[in-house]
Amino acid sequence: MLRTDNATMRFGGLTAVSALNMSVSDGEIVGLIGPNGAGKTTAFNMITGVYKPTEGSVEYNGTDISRLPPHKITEIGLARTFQNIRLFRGMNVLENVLVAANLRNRVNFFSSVLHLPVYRERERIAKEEALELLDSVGLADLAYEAATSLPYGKQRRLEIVRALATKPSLLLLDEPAAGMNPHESRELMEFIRAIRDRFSLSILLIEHHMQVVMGVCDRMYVLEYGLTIADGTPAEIRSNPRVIDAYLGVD
Ligand SMILES: Nc1ncnc2c1ncn2[C@@H]1O[C@H](COP(=O)(O)OP(=O)(O)OP(=O)(O)O)[C@@H](O)[C@H]1O
Repeated sequence: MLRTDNATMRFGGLTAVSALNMSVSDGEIVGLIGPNGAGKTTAFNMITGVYKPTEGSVEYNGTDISRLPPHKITEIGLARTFQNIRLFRGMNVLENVLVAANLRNRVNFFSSVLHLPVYRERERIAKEEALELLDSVGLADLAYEAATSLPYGKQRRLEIVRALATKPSLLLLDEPAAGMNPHESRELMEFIRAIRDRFSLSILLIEHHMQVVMGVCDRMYVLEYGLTIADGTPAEIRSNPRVIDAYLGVD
C-alpha cells in the first residue's frame, strides 16, 4: 500500500535520504532504524507531505502522493505522531482527540460560527466517536483530565489515539517509546499490536529502543547517512554484519 520509489531528499549539498525504496503492506508493522541523523525523520516528512522529495516519489495505494500537501495526505488515510509529545496544553484528553477528529471532518466555518443544528449534530457525533475511541484504548475514564497531567506513558498513548481520530489506514509513529521505562515500553508494544488489529492498520515506526522495534516489527529498514544499508526481518537484521558494525554494535 505504501511504496517509496527512489525517494531522495537533499538540503543544499547534504543528501538526508538517498534513493529510499521502502514498502509497507496491509496490516504490516515496519520499523525504520538508524543512528542519529540517518534520515529517518526526513523520510517521514517526505511520506507525510512536509517535504517534497527532491527526486523519486511516494505512492499510496497506487497513487503518487509526493506532491500533495500534508492535510490531503491526512485525508487519504495517513496519520503520524512526532518525536516530542505535542499534546495541546490547557485542553482535556477528550478535547485533544476532538481537535484531531475535526481535521478529518472539516466543519463548515459558517455553520460552526452560527451554531447551526447541522454543526451541533456533527459535534455530538464527533464527541461520541471520540469517547468510543478513548474507551477502546482504555483511556475513557481519563477523558476529562487535563491532557498534560497524565503520566508520561499515557500521554504518548493519547498522542497515538489522537492520530487514530483522523481514521488512518497507515499510522506513522516517530519514536513512540522515547523516554519510556521498561514497563511502559512493554505495554506500548502490546498497545501497538492491539491497535493494528482493532483498527486494521499498517504501521511504520521509527524507534531507537531495540527491544521494542525487534519485538513488534514484522520487517525493518536500516538507514545510515541517508542510505538504506539493510532490510529484512528482525532476525535477519540482528545478524547482519553491516548493521552490527554501523549501529547495533555501538548500542
Ligand atoms: N530542514 C532541514 N534542513 C537542512 N538539513 C536538514 C533538515 N532536516 C534534516 N536535515 C539534516 O538531514 C539529516 C537527517 O536528519 P533526520 O532528522 O532525518 O535524521 P534522523 O535519522 O531522524 O535523526 P534522529 O534519530 O536524531 O531524529 C541530518 O544531517 C539533518 O541535519
